[in-house]
Amino acid sequence: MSLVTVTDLTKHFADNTAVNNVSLSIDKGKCIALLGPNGAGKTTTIKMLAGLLKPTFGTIQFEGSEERDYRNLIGYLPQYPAFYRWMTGKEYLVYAAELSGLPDGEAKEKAEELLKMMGIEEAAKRRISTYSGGMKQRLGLAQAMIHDPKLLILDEPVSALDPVGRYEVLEMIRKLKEKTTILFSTHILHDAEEVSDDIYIIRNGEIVLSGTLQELQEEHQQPVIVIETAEKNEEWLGQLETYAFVANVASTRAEIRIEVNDVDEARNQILKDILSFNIKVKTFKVGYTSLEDLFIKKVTE
Ligand SMILES: Nc1ncnc2c1ncn2[C@@H]1O[C@H](COP(=O)(O)OP(=O)(O)OP(=O)(O)O)[C@@H](O)[C@H]1O
Repeated sequence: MSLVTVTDLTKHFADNTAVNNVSLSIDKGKCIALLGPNGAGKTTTIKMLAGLLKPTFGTIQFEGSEERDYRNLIGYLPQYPAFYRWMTGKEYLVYAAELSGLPDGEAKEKAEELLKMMGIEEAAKRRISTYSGGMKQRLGLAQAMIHDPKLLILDEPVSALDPVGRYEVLEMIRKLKEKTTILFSTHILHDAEEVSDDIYIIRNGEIVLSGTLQELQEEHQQPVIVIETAEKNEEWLGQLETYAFVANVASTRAEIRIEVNDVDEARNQILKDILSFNIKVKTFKVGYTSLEDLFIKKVTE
């Protein structure tokens, strides 16, 4: 069942269209990734969903209602969260809990529960200024979860982190998936692959592709022949481009990637060419394009 339904969401900044007719559906209990390169419109979309920016037009329905003020039902972690660095982690969470309306005792309990869940209870009494990037983001996640939101919105939660911090925060998001519905943005496909159920790829403010991970993999993967050669043969590369079974050819000095429509025909012809052009082949692999290939194609075409 859809928790949030977004229809034709659009945002203009003067003559710049940051988000253009974005429609998406966030099903209850799912983790949705909004995936796109820099400047694609992720933050603008997220800010509209979080109620921080007014759409130029388009609608956002929360649990079927367009009228409802749902802001107290969402938890939000901005791309650049601002912490009171002089506070301890626990003080900060108690403060956030009280701001969200929890009475004193409950605020402390909730803060302790979340510090534990996020694996930072040992740093609870340390000033935030001493936290690593990954710990700060986990504290940010705890703050966003303090009032048990129905939807957790995270703007690039791992982009600024080193590999360890990234792993820690992705693990936490995986844990939070069991408790609530999540929408997060990222420009890195791997993050989306790690934790999301549904992916929306956004480019120049528009959704260019969407689906479950499995759907995207099954529907869009294409056979590819990858050949490593001792040297590049321009004449043969030119000939390859003329074959009807070839969808795309990309080559570096040592490697040729040939996306094909008919893998048997392609293999037979290419093997013949290798003999007739006397190509010195080091490796010859037949496989499928990856989600990474699809993502790069969609954000660059
Ligand atoms: N307040 C604003 N005024 C004018 N233009 C804006 C404003 N905010 C965003 N934009 C423009 O809207 C477009 C989308 O920006 P947005 O920040 O939503 O992208 P993003 O996908 O979040 O990028 P990043 O990954 O770099 O954060 C960009 O061209 C940006 O310059």
